[in-house]
Amino acid sequence: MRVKVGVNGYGTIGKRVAYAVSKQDDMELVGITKTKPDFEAYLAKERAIPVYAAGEEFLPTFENAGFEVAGTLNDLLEKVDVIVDATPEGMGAKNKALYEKAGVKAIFQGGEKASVAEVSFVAQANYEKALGKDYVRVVSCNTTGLTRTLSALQEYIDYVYAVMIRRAADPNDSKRGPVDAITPSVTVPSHHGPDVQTVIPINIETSAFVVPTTLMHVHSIMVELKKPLTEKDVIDIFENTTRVLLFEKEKGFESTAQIIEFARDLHREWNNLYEIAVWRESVSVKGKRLFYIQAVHQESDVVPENVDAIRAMFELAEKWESIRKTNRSLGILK
Ligand SMILES: NC(=O)C1=CN([C@@H]2O[C@H](COP(=O)(O)OP(=O)(O)OC[C@H]3O[C@@H](n4cnc5c(N)ncnc54)[C@H](OP(=O)(O)O)[C@@H]3O)[C@@H](O)[C@H]2O)C=CC1
Ligand SMILES: O=C(OP(=O)(O)O)[C@H](O)COP(=O)(O)O
Repeated sequence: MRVKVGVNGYGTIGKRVAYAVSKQDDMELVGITKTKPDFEAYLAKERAIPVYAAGEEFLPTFENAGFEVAGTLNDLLEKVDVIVDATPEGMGAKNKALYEKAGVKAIFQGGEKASVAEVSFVAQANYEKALGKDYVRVVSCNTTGLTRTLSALQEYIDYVYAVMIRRAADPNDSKRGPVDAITPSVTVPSHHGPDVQTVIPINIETSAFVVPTTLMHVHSIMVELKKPLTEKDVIDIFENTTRVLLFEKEKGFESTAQIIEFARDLHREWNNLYEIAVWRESVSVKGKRLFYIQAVHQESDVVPENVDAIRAMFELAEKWESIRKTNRSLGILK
């Protein structure tokens, strides 16, 4: 069976998910939506991806530009088995009624509340929970990053305290700031701790700041351990955890700049780093406390999760078969 997939919202996340879907032999990318005929719409068309207007109200903009669309979102919904909603935060919940009416399954992103879906999803942590489900939410980039490493340590965790240093905007976004400020989320916990708990049952508190950078997020994580662990144990666990990579400052990975350069050097599409980057030297155990620092490529870590979520919803593969297949297709290193 090849699952027919549509993508509603062809922005930072949507275009990467569309690309990833097109690389799967058990999925077919049927089309994407755009609100306007900008360069992204023309590029999609050049790449033979059918472009649909995101709603009837957007048709005149395409007509005025002489850009022929394949139809509207409703037409796309008639042709697909599942729609990946990658519209701006909060819009997915509003779109859900359209998906229900059309009788198609839907995947939502981390900007939506957990209540939008039956399951909040990170493949390596709870793939089985999404089996056969109609509505799944892939959690936010930061929540995915936290869940990847913490689920690997789950049996040792008594309590987690984590600080998120978040990028202010994506590289293609010239409208957002801060430009010269650090903006705290003044309520504790930030949404990330409760969001991790929608996927794995651990004790966790988080706080978060936005800083003027576009490349990646960085997390400083402290775990109170309920069972002893050595630094070597933790390194071994991370070395054996899919979609987590260890980077050494000693080898020149001094900051997020070199980590992204590594993704460029791999000739990754859009310099995606699907894996969570843990600094090896940061892994440190002091008595009953474990510390480590990781970086998250916000534009791409959730992309393989969307692909695995589709497989789970259609019961196309068991967990590790899906993860391995997705990893292979996207060149994920382990
Ligand atoms: N960027 C990130 O770092 C991450 C984002 N997320 C989540 O993913 C979701 C999407 O975010 P992101 O990709 O960054 O957002 P973007 O703003 O990059 O893309 C959203 C896209 O939605 C389209 N859109 C706007 N209005 C409508 C509409 N009425 N109907 C259909 N499509 C519309 C826009 O298309 P057009 O160009 O045609 O106007 C735009 O390209 C959010 O929930 C976000 O929280 C999750 C992880 C990381
Ligand atoms: O999901 C994200 O971050 P978050 O986990 O900090 O909410 C993405 O980086 C998008 O964040 P944004 O909605 O601040 O652009």
